[in-house]
This record gives sequence, structure tokens and C-alpha cells, in this order.
Amino acid sequence: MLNIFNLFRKLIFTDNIPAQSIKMVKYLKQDEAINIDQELFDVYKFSVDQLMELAGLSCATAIHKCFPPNDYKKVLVICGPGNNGGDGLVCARHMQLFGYSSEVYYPVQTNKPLYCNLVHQCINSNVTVFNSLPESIIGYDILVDALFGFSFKPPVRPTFLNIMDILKTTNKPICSIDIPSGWSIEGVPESDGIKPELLISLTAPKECARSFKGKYHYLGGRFVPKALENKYQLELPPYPNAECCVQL
Ligand SMILES: NC(=O)C1=CN([C@@H]2O[C@H](COP(=O)(O)OP(=O)(O)OC[C@H]3O[C@@H](n4cnc5c(N)ncnc54)[C@H](O)[C@@H]3O)[C@@H](O)[C@H]2O)[C@@H](O)CC1
Ligand SMILES: [K+]
Repeated sequence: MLNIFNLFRKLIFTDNIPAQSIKMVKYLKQDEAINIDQELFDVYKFSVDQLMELAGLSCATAIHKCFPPNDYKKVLVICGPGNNGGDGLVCARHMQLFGYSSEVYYPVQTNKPLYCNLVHQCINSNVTVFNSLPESIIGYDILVDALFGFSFKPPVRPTFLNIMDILKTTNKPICSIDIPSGWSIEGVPESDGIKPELLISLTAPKECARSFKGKYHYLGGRFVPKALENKYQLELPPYPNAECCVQL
């Protein structure tokens, strides 16, 4: 029902933007996503932690819209070894501030200051961070998948197979940050791949998001300068007012 409504809204109007001015958002290939990321740092001089904070905040906000803490109190955020995992650490901290009880499973940690600080911030915001898998995920209401983002190259390495199996077989709602983990960025997902209910694409959706069949698809990471958007012809949808995420 919601998807039909959104399709109708997209065809007719988007927040008072006339139909003729709406273009389809671009879906990025892996190398485009990597190049845009690099340009944000090298040309536009953003720092990683700046963008990560905005990305993680937009994910927490989108999750709040779809799975509010009154109904989905206890959350496990599963963080991988790269920047996708960093987004997850930021997201977990903001979710705690939003009224969730958040915990983090972060199996492969680095000693880079950025990540040590993010872990420190979590712990000091009453977010428990585990490096071994909790015995059971029965007690959690939602799972946030921040394992792998646009730099993922299949197949999944052995260290992450257990948690990937849990994500593949759980009936808890999964919220995936940027990419549903394990999906190839440009390909079609395997039939036994993870099936998130919410996908928050960051900067712009990636090719694999065309196969997303979950209930909610949001765009977050509202930090793309107009010149960069134009250069890569991203055709981003307008974000409503001061929102940090928008439903696609
Ligand atoms: N420009 C953007 O759009 C921004 C992107 N950010 C996030 O950064 C992510 C990309 O981060 P990274 O480039 O660090 O990469 P990822 O976080 O996607 O993953 C890289 C890590 O995963 C490991 N890995 C890759 N393939 C694997 C496999 N098959 N099995 C096990 N481990 C594997 C790599 O060794 C590396 O440690 C994005 O998806 C997004 O979440 C945000 O932090 C900030 C802004
Ligand atoms: K992910």
C-alpha cells in the first residue's frame, strides 16, 4: 500500500515540486561511489568523521521514522571493519539519544583514532560494545546492518560468516546502512541473501538497490555539494525542509 502511494506521489508531485521537474535518481556503480567519496575528501576537503557523523545521524533518523523506539526498543548494531561500520557506531550513539536501548557488535576493531574515539563515545553514551557475538539475538527488536558498504568485494570472508548467517535467517527487521551486506554492489542479490526491511542509501543509491524489495528505502547523507551532484548527474530528490533523510 505504502509503495503504491509513494509511486503515485513520485509520479504526480514531490513536496510541491511539479511533476515535470522530477527526474529519476541515479544508481551508482562501485567505482562511481568510490570516486565521489574520494572527491568529497580531496576536492571538497571534508574529513571522514564529519561525513560519518552526518551519515550515521541520517541513518538513525530514518530508522526512527520507520521503527520508533516505543515499538522497537532494543537494537543491535552490527559494525564491520571499514567506514560502513563507522557509520554504524555513529548511528548506535544517536539511536541511544533518540530513546532506544542500543548495543553494538563490533568483531574486528582497528586502533585508528577515529574508530577508538567512536567506540569511546558509544561506551560513554551507555551503548555497550561487544567484540564477540551475543549468545542469542532473541531479545533484540531490530538489527542494524553496518557490516559492509560500497567497498565490499564478495565472497564474505570466514570471520563474518556466522553473523552473515544470522542476518540471512533472522525474522527480526533489518535496517541496512548504504548496502545490504553481502550483496554485490552492482549485481543481483543471491536468493538466500539478507532481506532488509529498511535500506538507507548514503549520498546516492548504488546499483544493487534496484533489487531492494523491503518496505522502506531512504536516502541519507545530506552533504553533497551541488557542483558534485551535477558532475555525476546524481539527480538527487529534494530533501524536505531541514530533514537529513528523504524517502525514495
Ligand atoms: N561518501 C560517502 O558516501 C560516505 C560513505 N560512508 C560510508 O563508507 C562506506 C564505505 O566504506 P569503506 O570504503 O571503508 O568500505 P566498507 O565499509 O564498505 O568495507 C571495507 C571493509 O570491509 C572489508 N571487506 C571487503 N570485502 C570483504 C569481504 N568479502 N569479506 C570480509 N570483509 C570484507 C575490507 O577489508 C574493509 O575492512 C560507505 O558504504 C558508507 O557506509 C560514510 O562513512 C561517509 C560518507
Ligand atoms: K551495510
